[in-house]
Amino acid sequence: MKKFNITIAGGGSTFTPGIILMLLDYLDEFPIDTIKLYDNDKERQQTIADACGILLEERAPWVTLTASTDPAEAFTDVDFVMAHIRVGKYAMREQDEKIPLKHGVIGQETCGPGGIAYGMRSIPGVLELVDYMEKYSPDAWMLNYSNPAAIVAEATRKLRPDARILNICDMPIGIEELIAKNLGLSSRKEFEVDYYGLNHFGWWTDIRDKKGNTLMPEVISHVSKNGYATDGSSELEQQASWNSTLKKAKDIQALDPDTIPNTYLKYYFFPDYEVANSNSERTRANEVMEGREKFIFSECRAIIEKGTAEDTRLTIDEHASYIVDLARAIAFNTKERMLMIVENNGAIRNFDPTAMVEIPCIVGSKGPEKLVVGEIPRFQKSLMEQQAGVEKLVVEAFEEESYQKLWQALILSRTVPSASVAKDILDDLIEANRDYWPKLK
Ligand SMILES: NC(=O)c1ccc[n+]([C@@H]2O[C@H](COP(=O)([O-])OP(=O)(O)OC[C@H]3O[C@@H](n4cnc5c(N)ncnc54)[C@H](O)[C@@H]3O)[C@@H](O)[C@H]2O)c1
Ligand SMILES: O=P(O)(O)OC[C@H]1O[C@H](O[C@H]2[C@H](O)[C@@H](O)[C@@H](O)O[C@@H]2CO)[C@H](O)[C@@H](O)[C@@H]1O
Ligand SMILES: [Mn+2]
Repeated sequence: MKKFNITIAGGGSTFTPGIILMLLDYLDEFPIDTIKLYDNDKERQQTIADACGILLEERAPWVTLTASTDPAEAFTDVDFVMAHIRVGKYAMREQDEKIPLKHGVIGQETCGPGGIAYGMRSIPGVLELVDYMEKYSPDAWMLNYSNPAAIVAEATRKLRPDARILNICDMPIGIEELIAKNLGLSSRKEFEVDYYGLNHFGWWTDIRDKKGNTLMPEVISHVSKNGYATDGSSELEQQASWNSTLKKAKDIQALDPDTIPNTYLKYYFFPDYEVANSNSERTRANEVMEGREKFIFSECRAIIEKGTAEDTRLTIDEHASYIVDLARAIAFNTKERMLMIVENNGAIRNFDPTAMVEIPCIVGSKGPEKLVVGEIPRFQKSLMEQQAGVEKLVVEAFEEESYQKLWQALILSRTVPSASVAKDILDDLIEANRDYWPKLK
């Protein structure tokens, strides 16, 4: 069987060890020859690389692992690029969250002004990765997690229309695992879903068992009372901020009782509640730096010090399983049904054909084939039109280096109350992002 070569772009990411462990788990079905880590922060990546090198030596010594900051070395002769870069790292995420909060507006990684600021940084970073891949491995596929996925997907659609890049999100599958748990099922793979929306902005319209029987009444009954909470034992529920996000889905669900919502819709429907419950001195970026980042890097350093990964607490999760499933779907034409962020092009009949929507697709060796969604209701359609407008304006602002368009994007976001607040936030974001954004005219 062919052995695949994979580049992980953003090799220093907190998610890299999980993806490597997942690749190891699937070696029989998806053989790997080489994993190449690529990052623009040599030191950060090296810690992950050294630890994963020890882990691979113990568990699959025939797999080669390299780490480089040189694009030619990292992108040559590969089949897949799994991308998860964070341009500006957590320090800039903290700014994205704290600057809007200073103005009484939602401070969030991918939603509202924070997501817009992050988008302006991510666009050039991801386009650069696409260009490296096309130069050094033109037949490869890029499987992209880099956020904000909605804006990144619109940017690659518009600015690299022929690129073999597939944009994905782990939020729906994370929620589906919780739904499966509440239904007493072993995993989300025991059911099939209908879902539509934009990234971090969508709704499930059906969940069926493998025989085609709907499970929606039971799911809706649970979500309308408890949101996506389970018995409290899931890893997400152990984190206070995720726990409250999962529970808040109850209030979002009430707005459209026949569907169940993506959790991040809370930022658009309950911004006053979210701002009131935020701490502008300590946001999610601080929690992640003190939590996930500290944990991953201290585990990696422990592996390096001990010279073994035998007792490591590094684990795989659904985030890693989704990207590996996608690679396998393309490599072996598995025709797996997966939610993907793709150009609408008529799948949602009454919606902008050029918008990047998140919908079920059948994924095979030619990439995703979209399933027809049909007509969507006025409520969702109107919300999505406004939000897709935000995402498109950010990409236009980047392309044209336009202050005006970025201001319009902020004004259009449901999270921002007025044009004057939008302007104040924008001026602060420009100052904070001077090393990353193009100079706006
Ligand atoms: N789509 C999804 O549903 C989903 C889910 C989880 C995480 N993510 C995204 O995955 C990414 C990684 O998250 P993380 O928390 O592990 O972040 P992280 O900061 O730990 O890792 C990101 C890495 O990217 C590197 N990097 C930054 N700019 C780069 C560039 N231009 N070229 C190469 N490398 C670059 C950084 O040095 C860092 O090592 C983020 O974009 C995050 O938002 C997406
Ligand atoms: O605040 P963070 O960095 O913990 O999470 C932000 C990301 O949230 C989503 O990913 C979750 C996912 O929903 C959950 O099931 C589990 O796998 O953890 C993930 C990351 O913590 C979202 O989809 C991402 O786009 C965000 O970056
Ligand atoms: Mn996501």
